[in-house]
Amino acid sequence: MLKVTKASTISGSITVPGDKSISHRAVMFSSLAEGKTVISGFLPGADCLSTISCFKKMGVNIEQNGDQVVVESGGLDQLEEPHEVLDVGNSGTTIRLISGILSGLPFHSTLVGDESIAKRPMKRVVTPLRQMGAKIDGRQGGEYTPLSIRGGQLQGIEYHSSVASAQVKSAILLAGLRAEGTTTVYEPHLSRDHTERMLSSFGVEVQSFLGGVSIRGGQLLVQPKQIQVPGDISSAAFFLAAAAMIPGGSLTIKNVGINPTRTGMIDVLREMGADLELKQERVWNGEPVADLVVRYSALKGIEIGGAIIPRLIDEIPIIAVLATQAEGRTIIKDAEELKVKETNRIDAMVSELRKMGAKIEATEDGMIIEGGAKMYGAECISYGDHRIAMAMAIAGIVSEGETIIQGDDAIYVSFPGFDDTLKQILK
Ligand SMILES: O=C(O)C1=C[C@@H](OP(=O)(O)O)[C@@H](O)[C@H](O)C1
Ligand SMILES: C=C(OP(=O)(O)O)C(=O)O
Repeated sequence: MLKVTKASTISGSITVPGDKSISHRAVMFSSLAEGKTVISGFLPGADCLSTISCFKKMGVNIEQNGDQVVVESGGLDQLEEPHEVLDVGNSGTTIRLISGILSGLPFHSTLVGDESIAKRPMKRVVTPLRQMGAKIDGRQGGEYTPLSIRGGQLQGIEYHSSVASAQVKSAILLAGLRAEGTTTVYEPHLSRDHTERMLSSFGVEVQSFLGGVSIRGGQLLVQPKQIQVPGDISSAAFFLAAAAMIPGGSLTIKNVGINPTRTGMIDVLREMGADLELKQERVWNGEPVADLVVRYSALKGIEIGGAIIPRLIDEIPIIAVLATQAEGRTIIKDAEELKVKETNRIDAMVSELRKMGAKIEATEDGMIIEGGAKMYGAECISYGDHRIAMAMAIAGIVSEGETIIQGDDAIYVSFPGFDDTLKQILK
C-alpha cells in the first residue's frame, strides 16, 4: 500500500531507471549475437527480469547485477530448446518479441504469463508468424496464453498490420531475420522504432521507409560489445507531469531517451502550455538522449489523437491526471489500444480519478476530461497495473488530504524505486 498526501511543491534533480523497451531488446539481441555484451543502465524491473529468465532457459549465460548486465551467448543458432516453460510474467513485450524469435528456431517451447497476460490478445503476432511458417497453438485458437511454438523454416512476408504496435512489428522483423527472402511490415502510424535502431547497431541492415520497414533474412547479429540504456521517458513522464502541474514545481530529469517515436508526452506538455527545455542532447547506441528541465506554468486542455497516440501510448494514464489540472477540456481519442494493456486503462483511470472528484468520462476510444475540478484524496486500486498505480500516486499529490494506492507492488514492473524518487522531490 502506498500513501501520498498533497504536496506544497516539488523540485530537484533526478534520474529515472533505464528504458524498458530498450532494456528488453538489449538482452534479447545480445542473446542472438555471438560473444559477450555488457549492458549498463539496464532496467532491473520485473518485466525485463522476465526476459532475462527466458533467455537463460535457452542456455544463454546472463549475469545481472542491478543495472549492469553481462550477456554471453553462442549466437542465435546455439539457443537450446528450453526444458521448462518460459514465463513472461506481466510483460507483453517479452511474449510478443520472443514469439518472433522462437518462430525461427527449430524446437518447441511453451510461453505462459500472469493473469493479466492471459487476457491480452496474441493473435496479432500469432497470425503473421503462422503465415511465415511457424506452428503456434494456444487457447482460443492461439489468441491467448499458454502459447506453444514449434519454429523452423520461415518464409518472408509482406504484412499490413492493422495496429500501430512496436511489439507486432518487432515480432515479425525478428522472425524475418530467420526467414527466406525479405520481410516487410506496414503499420498505420509509426510505432516506437527501438528494434530497428538496435538491430542496426548490431550490424543488421534494416530499411525503414514511410509507412513501413523491411528486413532481409539470413543476416547475423554482431554484438556492439557495450550498450548504454537511456532513462525511460515513460517513467520520467510521471514526474514531468507532477512538476508541470504543481505551482512552484521545478525539476531536472537527467539522461532521458528522447527517441522521436517516444516523445509524444513532450509535445503534449508543450501544447498544454508547460515550460519544458531539452538540454545536453546526445546519442547513445543510436538512441537520442537529453536532460529534461520542466517548470510549473498554467496548463490548458487540448485534443490528442491520430499519429501521436503510439508516441505516447503508455503515458495516457498520467496525461489524464495532467488534464484534471488544466483549464478547459482535454479529449483523448484513437486510443482503443489502452483497453488491451495490463488492464483496461480507460476504465481504470475513469473509475479511479472519479473517486477523487475529477470530471472524466470514458469514450469508445479514449476519454474526455474537464479540467479544474477540485480533487480529494481517496482509496485507489492499481488493477495490478504499474502505470495506473503511478498515475494515481501523482494524482494524490495534487489532491487535498490523503490518497492510498492498493496494489502498488505492480510498480516494480517498470519503476523500482518510484517511491523513493517521489519522496526525494516532494517539498
Ligand atoms: O515494443 C515495446 O517495447 C512496447 C510497445 C508498446 O506496446 P504495443 O506494441 O502493444 O503498442 C508499449 O505499450 C509497451 O509498453 C512497450
Ligand atoms: C503496456 C506496457 O508493457 P507491456 O506491453 O510490455 O506489458 C507498459 O509498460 O505500459
